[in-house]
Amino acid sequence: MGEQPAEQPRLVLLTVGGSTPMTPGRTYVVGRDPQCDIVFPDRRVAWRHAVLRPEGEQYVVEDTGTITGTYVDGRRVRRATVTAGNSIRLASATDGPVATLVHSPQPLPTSTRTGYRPIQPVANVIPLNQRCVRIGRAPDNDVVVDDLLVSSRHAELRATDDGFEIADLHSDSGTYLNGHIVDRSPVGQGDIVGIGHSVFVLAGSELEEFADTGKVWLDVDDLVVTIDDRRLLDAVSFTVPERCLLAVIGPSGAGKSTLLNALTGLRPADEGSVRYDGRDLYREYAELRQRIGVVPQEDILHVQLTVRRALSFAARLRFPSDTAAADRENRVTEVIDALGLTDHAGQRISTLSGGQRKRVSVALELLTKPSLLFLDEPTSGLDPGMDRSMMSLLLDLAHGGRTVVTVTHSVLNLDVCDRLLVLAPGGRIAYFGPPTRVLEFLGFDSWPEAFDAFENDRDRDWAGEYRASPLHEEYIVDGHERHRPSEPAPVGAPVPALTLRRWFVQVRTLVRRYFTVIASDRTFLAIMILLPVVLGLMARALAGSALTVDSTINTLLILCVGAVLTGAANAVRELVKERVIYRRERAVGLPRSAYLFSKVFVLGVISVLQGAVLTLVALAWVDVDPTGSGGVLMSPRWEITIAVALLAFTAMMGGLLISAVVRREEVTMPLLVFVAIIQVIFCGALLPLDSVPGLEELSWFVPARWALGAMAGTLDLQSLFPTRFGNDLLFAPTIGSWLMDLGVLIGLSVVAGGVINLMLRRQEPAVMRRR
Ligand SMILES: Nc1ncnc2c1ncn2[C@@H]1O[C@H](COP(=O)(O)OP(=O)(O)OP(=O)(O)O)[C@@H](O)[C@H]1O
Repeated sequence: MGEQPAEQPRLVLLTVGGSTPMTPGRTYVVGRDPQCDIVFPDRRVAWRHAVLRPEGEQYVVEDTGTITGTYVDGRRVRRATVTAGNSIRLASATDGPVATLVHSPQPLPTSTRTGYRPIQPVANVIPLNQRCVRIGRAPDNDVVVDDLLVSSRHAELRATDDGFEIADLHSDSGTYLNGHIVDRSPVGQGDIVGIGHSVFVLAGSELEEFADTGKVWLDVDDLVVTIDDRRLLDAVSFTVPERCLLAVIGPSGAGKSTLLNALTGLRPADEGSVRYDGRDLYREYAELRQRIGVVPQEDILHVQLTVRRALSFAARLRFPSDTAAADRENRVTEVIDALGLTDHAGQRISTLSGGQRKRVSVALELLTKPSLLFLDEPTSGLDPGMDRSMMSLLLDLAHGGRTVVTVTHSVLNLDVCDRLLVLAPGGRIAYFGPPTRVLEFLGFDSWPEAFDAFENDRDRDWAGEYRASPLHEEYIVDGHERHRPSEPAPVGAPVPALTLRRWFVQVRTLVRRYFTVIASDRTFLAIMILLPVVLGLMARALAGSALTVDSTINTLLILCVGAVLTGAANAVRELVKERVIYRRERAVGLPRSAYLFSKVFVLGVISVLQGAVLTLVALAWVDVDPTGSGGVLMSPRWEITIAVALLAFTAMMGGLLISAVVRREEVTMPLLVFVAIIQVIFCGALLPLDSVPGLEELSWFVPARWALGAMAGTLDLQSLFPTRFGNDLLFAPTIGSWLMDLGVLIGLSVVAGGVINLMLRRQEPAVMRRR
């Protein structure tokens, strides 16, 4: 009698095309022949390339005498014993098709999914022999996922009368079914449930877990980007293997940034697809974006903060709200150490060198352990030594378990990369392959010659030459044949996950970060405190001991201009100066409303306090009731303070609106001056505006007009200046008029908030705006 099947090693052979449970005692033929037991449609693989024979509790792999060879764990072999954990590569030790043997703790079901399968090995097989399986980060779950993107109690897979359903347990990062966020949904055989970095697939009566360990392929297929009938990217296709550093280079305007935006989903291509681990990035962006890190050219951190502080805030924003502070800080320490920033952890980012600052941005993106990392010109502005050190760092990151794609202008250290993509003008591929062969292929001795030709030899068909070359066959055609998924990804728009609790946590973190940033900018802080005091003192000097016919208008005018200047100046640069940070944070899930609310809250508190200080200083020990009216609702001093504080708030909203609209920070100051002048002219103190067609309607959009109206009502200026203000309804000394004036200020703020929201939306990654 032979051995009982139950005693045989339960091995599974994982390949890109799926998994093959190894039947005990059976021999498997591996090759390109469709008749083989395990088929690799790769031109480098021989028709019948290798044989896997059972031998005791293990298998023996035998090469059939091929030229390209068979490799076990990177070593070329003729014959070798293999078992769980060994990887067998055919045709190339580095990028040949791979098959990995893993243990399956339970016999695999006979009906496994025939379509998409993750490339990652099965990390865990969970028998579904109970009605409910809870998945989460906490140790008391049925399936524990040790991943900081996963909530303590994240989701449940429940048995139903018809099969199974997945239910999200109000997790922060969301539960995804085939790339779509779900609260609760039936799960069929082969459906992909995404939780953090893990993917679960229902297979028979078991749940297979695939952990994203960074071994993923990036497949780019026929990308086309067209703007105004002009092609910026033209049929760009390539495949980046796992653990690979790809550099993208090309002359200015060739489309490198356009390509990066298309690969990261920031601005999806008009045609073609980007597949990550076989899944469509655009269609499943909501889930897959969590696994992508993007380091733009500009700093994506507040440079006023220390390295550790900035990373801690980022960790708070990116990890679930129930993550323990110690876990967060441990991860921050890990990335600081990994990026060689330990000695600079307590240093302000603004005081770091260019290379160190770039490392901090990389550290930030590594917090969530992305398996795809994209960088836009990380070496720009660095000296040759720092350039090399940055490229070596990227290579280490790639070989450490992720795919790294970097756009660069520097040709100094391209030899460090595993793959090089050269884009020719018009967004076409002039070269894709190993960096060592590029100049020879293009027919030049040096890069300057090549760039000169890109610029001047406009008639040369760079893309055609590459397409006709064996390199295209070897690195692009084969790659696509290997990794094209067997069924299309489901269609649908991404839906970012958001719970109310997470919203509050995000707002709290943003508010704390904002106050910390303000507090660390001493100059800004000093101006913020001194400005209302100085303006208040000026108004106080004008007011004298009492508001009189001579002094009242000028005092109120200074209060209006002071409130507008302080409020608007606080906000006028805020959104434009951190637009890159916002875009990045939005792409990883920050709700727009949380961001906007945090800005309005922090700046609102500051502006209201400034308005109050301005008024109280201006009216200190001043008799504030020239007509003895006693105010419309409360004491005139408080009514004026409320009107000025509200005006400062409305002006702050106006400042934020300017900041949301402009493209460059430099234009904000002239606009601030313009806004202040408009307030003076249209507030109604200098020019009579009532019953002046056109001007009157225009003045309704000027906040100072309504604030002055409220103050005029409080002080009953219609009695003090009957001929000048007697007919102006906004100046009436009645409760109704006063409340209307303040109500319109609030209304203007709300309208400004709405427009800012729209402007922020326009600046978001295109794929986030699709809904
Ligand atoms: N929004 C747009 N509208 C019209 N044309 C655009 C737009 N964005 C980019 N382009 C054009 O597309 C081409 C490619 O731009 P892209 O920024 O991708 O090039 P690049 O290779 O990154 O250049 P550089 O190296 O100078 O950064 C350029 O000619 C650019 O003028």
